Amino acid sequence: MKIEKLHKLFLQSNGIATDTRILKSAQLFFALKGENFDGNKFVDQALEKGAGYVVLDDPEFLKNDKCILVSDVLETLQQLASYHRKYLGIPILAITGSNGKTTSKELINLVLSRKFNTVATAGNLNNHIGVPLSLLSMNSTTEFGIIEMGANHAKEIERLCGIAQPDYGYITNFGKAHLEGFGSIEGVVKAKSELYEYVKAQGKLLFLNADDPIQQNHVSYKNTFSFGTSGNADVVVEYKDNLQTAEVIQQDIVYKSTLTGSYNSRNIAAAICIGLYFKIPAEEIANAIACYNAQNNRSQIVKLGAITLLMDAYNANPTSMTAALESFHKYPAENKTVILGDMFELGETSAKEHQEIVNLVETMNFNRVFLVGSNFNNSKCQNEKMKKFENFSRLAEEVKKTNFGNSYILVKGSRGMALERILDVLE
Ligand SMILES: CC(=O)N[C@H]1[C@@H](OP(=O)(O)OP(=O)(O)OC[C@H]2O[C@@H](n3ccc(=O)[nH]c3=O)[C@H](O)[C@@H]2O)O[C@H](CO)[C@@H](O)[C@@H]1O[C@H](C)C(=O)N[C@@H](C)C(=O)N[C@H](CCC(=O)N[C@@H](CCC[C@@H](N)C(=O)O)C(=O)O)C(=O)O
Ligand SMILES: Nc1ncnc2c1ncn2[C@@H]1O[C@H](COP(=O)(O)OP(=O)(O)OP(=O)(O)O)[C@@H](O)[C@H]1O
Ligand SMILES: C[C@@H](N)C(=O)N[C@H](C)C(=O)O
Repeated sequence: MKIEKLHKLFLQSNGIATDTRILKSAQLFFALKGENFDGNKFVDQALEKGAGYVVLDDPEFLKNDKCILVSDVLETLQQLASYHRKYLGIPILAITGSNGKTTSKELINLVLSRKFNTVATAGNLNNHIGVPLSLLSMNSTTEFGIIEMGANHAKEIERLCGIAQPDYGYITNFGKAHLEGFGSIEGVVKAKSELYEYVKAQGKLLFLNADDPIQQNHVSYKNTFSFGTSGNADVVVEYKDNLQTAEVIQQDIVYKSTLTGSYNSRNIAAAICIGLYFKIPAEEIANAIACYNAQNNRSQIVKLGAITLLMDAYNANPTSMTAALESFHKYPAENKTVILGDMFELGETSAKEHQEIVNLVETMNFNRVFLVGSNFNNSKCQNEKMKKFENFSRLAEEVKKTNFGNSYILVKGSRGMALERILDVLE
């Protein structure tokens, strides 16, 4: 079936479904193959649950004229998304980077929604499946799209750009994340920069963090709009890194937030910059930013009696771990504890990166340091305030025995460590 025809069916449908467990009547079901299941096997179930049409790629499961056989379901989903994006013709801003994509996307969405009817990537749906689904969640009432793009190997961002065709691009930062797939920090820079290369090739606009030396490489491109602490930036900002919650000063206006972690001031500044570019009044931008409440254990402040948790356990890599530690080191509090879990997807550099974090923590004067996971457990530490645990249950035993008093606790680790479990132990 031609993509134009499939698009007509999509417009008449109740949207896209990829999972029969949550499929709604009149949706267009795409039978994707994944790590655990072959979606083709759920064609019957999709039809029974009232799917409008079913897109499949295994002829064995063809049932009736509601089944559309294609050569590759995922590719068809991507082609449909790309066609739909062209059909809508609305401006699209793409956001990538090693850290801060989701937080920046949420802040920018809140700001832009003061002026436009926006649709932004839901949660973290940022890959070869998530980006198409995000584009297909936009409709004729959408005035502005904000698309988060994630990657763990080269050429992924280029491919996602081909699908989303962004008019605007912003890279949050270049950090030591997913080194397993990118090979090195140089690999990260090259891969993330695929977004700026795409936008430049189209003659569209880049938003730049003018303080980032890597992003400065793009300043010779004339179509940019930047923020930064020096007078050369289009939007000049001031950061303070010793506050409980991140804030940014711009032209005498203080943009306050509920976000812990001074690194978030860069994410806030990006949202201010983009809001001002689209001529949203500064007070509206400030209100939008102040309204943002982080979810999902990202830069959240959680109070538990006398304990204040700085819950940043959604994910971790050497760059975000360093940023979180440096920020917490300057955090204005007396009694500070750090609970750190292993960082994943670091490939051959894993042992060295964990050791460097331990070395960094040793230069900081925290009252207690608990390290958990096999990587941290194998690291060498001199300081007796540091305790290492092989796994979460060992850590939990120690946490239960500890009287933290009036303590501030930073909790950070990779998703697979699920360190938010510490809440149940402390309660
Ligand atoms: C394909 C899919 O969407 N799978 C999701 C599904 O997984 P599950 O194990 O249940 O199924 P399978 O994938 O094996 O099944 C194939 C299909 O069969 C459907 N099905 C199954 C059973 C059934 O009874 N009925 C059915 O219809 C099923 O729905 C499948 O369509 O559920 C899981 C739990 O909710 C999801 O986790 C899983 O999602 C996969 C992983 C996915 O890629 N989802 C995207 C929409 C997405 O964007 N996910 C993001 C995470 C993105 C991410 O990790 N980003 C990285 C960088 C990108 C790296 C990239 N190279 C990559 O590898 O992804 C980052 O660092 O940010 C998210 O979920 O948050
Ligand atoms: N600008 C930044 N610089 C360095 N680290 C940051 C920055 N912004 C956020 N972080 C760190 O990254 C963590 C994850 O933030 P966020 O979820 O916004 O990033 P992300 O890039 O979307 O990650 P993921 O794709 O894994 O969700 C934060 O909790 C914080 O520790
Ligand atoms: C959750 C996944 N997208 C991710 O960011 N993984 C890193 C390695 C983590 O779990 O911290």
